[in-house]
Amino acid sequence: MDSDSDSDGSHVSSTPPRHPPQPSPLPSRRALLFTAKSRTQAKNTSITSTKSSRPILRPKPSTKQPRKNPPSNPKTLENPIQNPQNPSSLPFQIHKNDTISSEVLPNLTKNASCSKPLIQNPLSPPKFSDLPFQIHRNDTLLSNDNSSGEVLPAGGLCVSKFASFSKTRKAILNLEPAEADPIEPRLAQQTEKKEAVVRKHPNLIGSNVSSSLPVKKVKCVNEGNFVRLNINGYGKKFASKFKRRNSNSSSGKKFYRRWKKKVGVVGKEGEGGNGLCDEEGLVVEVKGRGGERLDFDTKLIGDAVMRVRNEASDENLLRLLKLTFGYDSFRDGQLETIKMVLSGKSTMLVLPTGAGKSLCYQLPAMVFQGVTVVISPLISLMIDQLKQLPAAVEGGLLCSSQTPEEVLETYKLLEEGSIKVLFVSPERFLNSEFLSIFCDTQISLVVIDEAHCVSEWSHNFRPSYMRLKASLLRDKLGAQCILAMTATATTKTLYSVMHALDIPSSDLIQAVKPRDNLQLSVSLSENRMKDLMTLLKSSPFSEAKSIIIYCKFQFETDLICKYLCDSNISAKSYHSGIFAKERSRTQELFCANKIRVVVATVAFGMGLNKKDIDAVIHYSLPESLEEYVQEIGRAGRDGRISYCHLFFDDVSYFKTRSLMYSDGVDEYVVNKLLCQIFSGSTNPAGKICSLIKESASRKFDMKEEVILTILTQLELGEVQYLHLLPQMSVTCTLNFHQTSPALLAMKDAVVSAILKNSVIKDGQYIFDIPSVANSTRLQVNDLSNHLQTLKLKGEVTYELKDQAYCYVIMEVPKDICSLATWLTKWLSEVESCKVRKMDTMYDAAVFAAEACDKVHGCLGRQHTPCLQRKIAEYFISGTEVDVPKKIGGSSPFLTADIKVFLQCNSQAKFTPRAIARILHGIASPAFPSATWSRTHFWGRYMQTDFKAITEAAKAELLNIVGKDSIKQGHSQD
Ligand SMILES: Nc1ncnc2c1ncn2[C@@H]1O[C@H](COP(=O)(O)OP(=O)(O)OP(=O)(O)O)[C@@H](O)[C@H]1O
Repeated sequence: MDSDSDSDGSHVSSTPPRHPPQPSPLPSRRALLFTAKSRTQAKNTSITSTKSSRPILRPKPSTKQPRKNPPSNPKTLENPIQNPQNPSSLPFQIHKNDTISSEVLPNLTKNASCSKPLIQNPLSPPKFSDLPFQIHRNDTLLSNDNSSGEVLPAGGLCVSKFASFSKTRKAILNLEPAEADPIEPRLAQQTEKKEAVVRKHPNLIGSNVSSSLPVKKVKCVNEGNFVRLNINGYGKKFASKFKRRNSNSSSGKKFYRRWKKKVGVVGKEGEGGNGLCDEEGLVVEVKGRGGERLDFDTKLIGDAVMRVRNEASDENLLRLLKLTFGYDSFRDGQLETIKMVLSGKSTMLVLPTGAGKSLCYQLPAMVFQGVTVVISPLISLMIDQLKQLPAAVEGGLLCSSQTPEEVLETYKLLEEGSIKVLFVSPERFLNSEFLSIFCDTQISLVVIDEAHCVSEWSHNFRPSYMRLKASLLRDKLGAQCILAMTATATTKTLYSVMHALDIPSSDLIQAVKPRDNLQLSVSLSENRMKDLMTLLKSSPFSEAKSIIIYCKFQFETDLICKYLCDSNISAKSYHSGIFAKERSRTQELFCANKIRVVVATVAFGMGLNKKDIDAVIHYSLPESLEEYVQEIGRAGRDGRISYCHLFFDDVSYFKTRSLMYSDGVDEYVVNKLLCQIFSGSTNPAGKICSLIKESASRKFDMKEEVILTILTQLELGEVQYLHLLPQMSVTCTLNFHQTSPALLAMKDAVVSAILKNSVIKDGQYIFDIPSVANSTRLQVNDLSNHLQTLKLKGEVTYELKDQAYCYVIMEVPKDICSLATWLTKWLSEVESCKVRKMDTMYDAAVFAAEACDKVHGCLGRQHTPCLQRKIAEYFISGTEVDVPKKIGGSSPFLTADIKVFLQCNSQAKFTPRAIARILHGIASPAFPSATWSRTHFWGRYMQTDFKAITEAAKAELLNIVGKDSIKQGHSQD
């Protein structure tokens, strides 16, 4: 049975360690100095001295203990007064506006209706400074003013806030009045009639919680849910058809049997009749999340949904939760979020990884009459989320790897109303066909998963997420409510996400405190490989059965993996350079505990819901505290004590820090790019332009992602200069086979346009798709269909290449130069923000390893308290550090080295930024590492400030240009 330590803010000492230490027979002197409190903590900790590798206090290898669940402490949740001295026993807090200071959030309106603190403890009002982590509820936290003494009911719900909820809901959902309780009598009947088997869901909190709901049979089968294994929608097609025939009619039964055979549903064959229906309605037995078979009764669930529609009370929601998910209680933040969403309030939800954010849209999706659209950044993540939907919620997926038939099938199911939750990528919003389907389909809720990607100030900014503005979601999709979810966002990031999505600051629900069951340790390492092997051989890591090792570079993952395999540790590496099939195989093996270690880059982990990962080791310093928190959050999702170790060293820090400069741009290059983008501006409106990704990237020495960011900003900024279209391959090479080209052109206007726009090479006609589309006034899709028809007739064969960004110009900027200045400034701020994030991560590691005074519970290499404090400071107060002293301002040899470098490479054309990148060892599209890492100067100035190098290079280039022009002047004389 799984457990969870998030729910009650429980502490390390209340969570059973994976390998409970035996008391040391001869405690070290240091151990004897512990206070009672620190002793409890230390008991659960593997602690070794920084100086010597000899353990001061280390748990003995475990005498295997059965898994215990951390106490889910409903009392503490309900009444914080019971534990007044322990601020962390406070319930979950809802973050109200004021938590974000008014300077940071100047535009966000405050919500008067929620001006009272939700969480208060009249005996001992918590002070921010007292708390190990920020309490996230506005006034409670920052003002320390909780004079009203109002105590929250369980779950921290603000009652007043939802007083008028039921009325609002009725108005929104246009529901019939509540019927007499149809569920209670049935439950009683059912309980009498059948053997009452207590429903035990694998994800229940606490082993002793049981549901009063009876279930019919629980046995184990393979993992997964049949509905969602058919990701292309076929399963749902049958499921929905069957649902519509949900009666005792023989055709319905026949259909069900066929469907069952096809998708592998286990019906209730043995229990009277064919088991399709009983008096409660349809009983379908499906595979639960943990692989066990769960029954759900569609009638009971339907009734529970109706009750929530009529009144979204705690009781009704809990009933629906139990029936659908098998859980006995909501976790912190879930109930509040669900209520906000159901009342139609757009909400920003920040909960740690593994805290159960998905449920906050899954449950409302059942209640809403329209579709819930979930926007996710990765296909693999979407598939995982689809698999994790409860059986009673029908899901669908639209992604680029589907065939056109599969996409059409999904559209059809949507139209039929057979999809409740639809997963899409943000790129889908460029597709007008996709947007048009929502003219007839009501969207009740749009969920933005990993919502920090919306903000350029986040660690994971995605240009395609910029499109997800409230205006688009509300005006174009008609979305009634937006739920933005993330596990990691600083106040600045949150502000920009909420601003873009038009979410008022009052509707922020936040708990950034990392889980208490994670033991964080840090060490500065001179020889990381050696230290890693030592760590893996020593307790508690030697007992860990499931470990992720995060590395910065792909080659490191392969190297370490090989090393581990040679040392008889079963391991596999995982990075984006490995084929997708092999990667998913690795993930499967890891989830099935068939391999012990996955050595991975950042590519691994998103959406990974393996609960029993015992340890996460960072072989390299993460790029930000956000990344660190996200990655350690993979460990201990079952609530048991788990171990997270961070290795760092200066060399790898400098190397990673340098990489933060890969996305920067120079103003005059941006200027040139803008000129090219708008070069087609003489075209009449509506003409399609394209920019081939690879060649533009090389020409402007800009990453493709950066070009896309600029294009997206040109579309979504204050003035809409262009309209982006979906990306496509634009160069077509075509061969004619039957009819001669000239003859065919006489009959076919498209062929005629192709001949006019083509270059003939070796008998092949090479043309640009947008040019032909423009001259025929066809849409690109229609042109593609036409070519396809000619191909089917045997007239032509063709090949497409050159992926390009396609767009239509809406308005030509009046002043390209100032637009270039503005864009460059914006991108350089984004770049500086990334560098500061890296510096803050490094600073936290250095502080823990070298400066921590160890008076607050840190011991040896174990630095859970001080790291958690650093994390809280960073996420809440936005504390960032200055440039570390180790980064030198300049160097006496710099100018001389740049001179020599330029002399040695006089054949190449450089920009100051290109020189600075080479000196920092950063590859770029025009200066790939394959060529330039051979130079003697590659990465030589990693420790020197990047801007200082750029300035020195600029001066030297100007010097050369000056000399050249003087030379030219002399020769002209
Ligand atoms: N109320 C609950 N009671 C018990 N288990 C729950 C509850 N809510 C969610 N869970 C379980 O918690 C696990 C993590 O949930 P989920 O994947 O939604 O987390 P998350 O916050 O989205 O994490 P991440 O940020 O890593 O994606 C799931 O296995 C889910 O079944």
